[in-house]
Amino acid sequence: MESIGVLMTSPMLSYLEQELERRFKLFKLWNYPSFSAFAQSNSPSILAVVGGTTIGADAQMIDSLPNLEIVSTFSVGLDKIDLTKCKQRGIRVTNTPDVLTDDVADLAIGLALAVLRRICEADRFVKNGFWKKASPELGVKFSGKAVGIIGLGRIGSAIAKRAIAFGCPVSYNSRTEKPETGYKYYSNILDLAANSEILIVACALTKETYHIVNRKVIDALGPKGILINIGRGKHVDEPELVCALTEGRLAGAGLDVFEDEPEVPEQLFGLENVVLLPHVGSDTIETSKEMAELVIQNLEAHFLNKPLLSPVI
Ligand SMILES: O=CC(=O)O
Repeated sequence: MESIGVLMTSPMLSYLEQELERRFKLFKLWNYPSFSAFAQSNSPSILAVVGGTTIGADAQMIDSLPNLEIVSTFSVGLDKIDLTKCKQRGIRVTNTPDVLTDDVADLAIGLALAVLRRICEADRFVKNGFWKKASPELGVKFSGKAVGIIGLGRIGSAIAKRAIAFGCPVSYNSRTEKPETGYKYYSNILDLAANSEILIVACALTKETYHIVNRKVIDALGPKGILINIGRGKHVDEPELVCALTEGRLAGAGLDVFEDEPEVPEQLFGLENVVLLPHVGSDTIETSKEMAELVIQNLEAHFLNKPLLSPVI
C-alpha cells in the first residue's frame, strides 16, 4: 500500500500521522501554501483523504482529485464533507462513531457541572490567592435539574443516561420520537427549551439543524437556563447567544464548539458564567488512539477490497 497516495488535511494526532506514513504515501496539506498549490502537482496521486473537524473534503477538493476513492474522517461529524458529491462520484466515506461517545457525553456533563458549580472560577479563586481574603460565590445545584437534549442519537443517549444518574428528568427533541427510551419527547424545540433548565445540543449538523438554537429558543430557555453545546458551533446563532449572555437573558453556557473555530467571541472572555473549551469533546489519549485505528482500518479495508468498519457511504 506504500504507493497509495493519502492526503491528510490538517494536523490531528501525531500517532495517526506516523501510522499513515508507515503504510501509505502520505501528503500533509499543511506543508503546502494552499490546496490549489498542492493539487497542481499531486492531485492524480491521491486515492484517499483523511479529513477532520477543521478541514474535511469539500466540493472543490473532491472535484480536484480525479482518482479519489475514499474519504476517512477522523471525526464522527460529517459536516465538513460534501456527502452529495461523494455519492455522485461513488466515493466511499467513513467516520469514527461509537469510540468517542463516552468522552463527548462525559464532557457535556462536565461542562454543565463546571458552569453551575462555578468550577473554573473556583479554581482561579484558589490559585489567585483570594481564598485567604474572601468567600467564593455560591454555585447552583445540578442534581435533579430538568435536562433537555437536542438529538437523541448515540451521544445524546449517552448524555441522557448520565443525566438520569444525577437524578435529572430528561426530555429531548429529535427527528423521530423514541418511545422505548421513556424520556419525554418534544417535537417542537421551543417547547423543549421552555421545559428545560439545562439545554444540551448533541445532534448532527445538517441544513435542518443549522442555528437550531436561535433567539427564540434562547428566550424560551430563559434567564435561569444554561446552554451546553458539544455538537457544532453552527448549531447556535452565536451573536444571539453572546447578546443573551451579556444582557442576562440566559444564566450561563458551556461551549466546546464555536461558529468560526478557533475564533471565539471576545465578549465571552470576561463572563464568569461561561465555560469555554477548544473543541476537545473526544480528545482523550484513549479515544484519540481508537479513532486513529478506525481511520487506518477503514482505509486498509477499502484498499484490500474488504468491508469497511464504519461506512457512511
Ligand atoms: O467533533 C468531533 C467529532 O466530530 O468527532
